[in-house]
Amino acid sequence: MIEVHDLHRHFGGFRAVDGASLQIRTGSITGLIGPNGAGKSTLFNVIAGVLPPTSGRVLMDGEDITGLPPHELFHKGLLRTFQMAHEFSSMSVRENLMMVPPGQSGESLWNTWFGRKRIADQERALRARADEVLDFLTISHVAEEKAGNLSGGQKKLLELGRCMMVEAKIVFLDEVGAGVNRTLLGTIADAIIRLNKERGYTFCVIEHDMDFIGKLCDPVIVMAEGKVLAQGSAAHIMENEAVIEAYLGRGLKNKAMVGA
Ligand SMILES: Nc1ncnc2c1ncn2[C@@H]1O[C@H](COP(=O)(O)OP(=O)(O)OP(=O)(O)O)[C@@H](O)[C@H]1O
Repeated sequence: MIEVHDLHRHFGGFRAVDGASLQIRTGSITGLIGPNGAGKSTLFNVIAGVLPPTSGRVLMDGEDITGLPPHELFHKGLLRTFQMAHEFSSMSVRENLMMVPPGQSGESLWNTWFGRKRIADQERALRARADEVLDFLTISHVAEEKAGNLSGGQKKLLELGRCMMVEAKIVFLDEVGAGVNRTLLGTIADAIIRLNKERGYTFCVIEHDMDFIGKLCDPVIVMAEGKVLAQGSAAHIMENEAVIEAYLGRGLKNKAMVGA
């Protein structure tokens, strides 16, 4: 469980996150929605150690993880993906996956000189794991392809795949569906649901596509102006007056919120 208590992140005098408190229940796929500029990505960045908070606390299973750097959170099983995929474009898709696991024995000089067999064994295991991940994500056919040549949606799947190479507990997905075609979006949604149900991953998902959120997420948390405005099931949220006002009141276009 992730608990966020009265979190603030200011940029100069601007309060991007302005006293947000929320919980992400273990085992859930929690949606995080809100109009542009509501503070969603900033909140993710603070939870995932990319930005320090101005004030407030973040707990993971009761442990204070406020301000821990991303690599420490990574070792605790907390991962964050970005709106823009971060692949190594000149490496193959499989190699991108094989890069991920931390603490590879190939890293130390001792192992380089004396542990050749161990390294070879480890590489074989990594390769097998990468192939399993590619199979799970239904992108085995692009294993040898340079990651830079993948479509936007395939890159998003690769990001999910990187999360699967480690024993992630909780994954923060930032606009995993942005710019992705419907078919791949369905594949991404299925992968998230299967990872959640079959492997026990908890997810927190920022997404503007309400069909995607409605299919995947319970509960849905709505942010506006740096604060939590509402939370509940997707159906409940879409009927909430304050939420409709936050999206439409200031003329912000968001057809998805009104089901168009
Ligand atoms: N590094 C920064 N310096 C100054 N202002 C920032 C910085 N990062 C974000 N902001 C501002 O904080 C506000 C919240 O931004 P944030 O990206 O968290 O919103 P968001 O809800 O994720 O929006 P979107 O849905 O458009 O991605 C915005 O007004 C943004 O311009």
